[in-house]
Amino acid sequence: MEIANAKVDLRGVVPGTPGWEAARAVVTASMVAHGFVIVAHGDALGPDLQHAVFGRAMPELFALPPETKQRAAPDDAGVLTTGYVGHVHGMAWESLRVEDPTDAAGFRRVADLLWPEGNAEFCETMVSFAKTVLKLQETVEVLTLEGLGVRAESVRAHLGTLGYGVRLAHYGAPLNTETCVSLPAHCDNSMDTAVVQHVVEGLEVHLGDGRWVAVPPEPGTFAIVAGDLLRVASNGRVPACLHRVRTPSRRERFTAQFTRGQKVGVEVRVLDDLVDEEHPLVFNPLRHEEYSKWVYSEEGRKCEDPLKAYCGVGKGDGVAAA
Ligand SMILES: O=C(O)CCC(=O)C(=O)O
Ligand SMILES: [Fe+2]
Repeated sequence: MEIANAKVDLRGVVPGTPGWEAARAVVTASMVAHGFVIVAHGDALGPDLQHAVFGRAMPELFALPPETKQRAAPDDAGVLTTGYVGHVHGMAWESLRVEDPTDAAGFRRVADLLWPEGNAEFCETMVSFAKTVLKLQETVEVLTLEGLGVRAESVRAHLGTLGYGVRLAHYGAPLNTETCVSLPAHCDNSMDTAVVQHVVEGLEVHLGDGRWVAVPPEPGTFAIVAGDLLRVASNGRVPACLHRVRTPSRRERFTAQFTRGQKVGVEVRVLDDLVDEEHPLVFNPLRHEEYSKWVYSEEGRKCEDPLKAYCGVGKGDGVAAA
């Protein structure tokens, strides 16, 4: 695959036009083949927004003294949840996770902990960034599910079960100067994640043929990577995308990852429209919060295909891909 075939421009793409059908074909093909697609929308993600986010808000956030950032650390230490996480396990990586980033309250709570007078500009920038990305991310979700043959009302109902969160991340120069990998290969346990890079390269996706391909940090673009929950919802038609961060230029780097996943307490199930004689049920229902814990447990970490081992129909040996 060439990365150009996995790229879709969503400018002016609305339902009912030929542009919509063309975009749906590209998005569905790329998601089914690789579990990722690159989205371009140079208007929505224009230079002003990029500069406000990556040139001002994020550098300002991560330049705060460590003890200040620590004020936004999660209470339940040890689990990567909401709030600030410093340089764990000697990684050159720190991040801040905020739930419901399109609602000003979440960022305001964090800003009030970090800055004596709060930081209205930071909050406004981030909320408008989140709203912009969510709109495009939802468009990709609709295109993917429609493309797989899910009826419009089922797509709407499915989207209604999803919540939203963002992780703002800062990577120092890679500590391993040989591999230049600063985040090892993994699949996200979300429905899908929109990774927004800025200027400095890093995100690499793994293709079925064994190659790692760098997703270029082009302005006005981001990558959608499918997570474990979309693999379930799609009855195994969309694979979870294996990805990592590798920065051969060894520069520091800021990224934002917007994650979609079922709200707490909502079961994740295969969409009914994707089960028929030709496509028998592959996954039993699961709960996101329970699976996320299990996957990092001793048992979960031993499995080559933890999702299959956890909720695969017939379970098998946890190795066969769905
Ligand atoms: O920073 C990136 O480009 C991707 C980060 C990532 O994959 C993650 O945090 O799960
Ligand atoms: Fe990831």
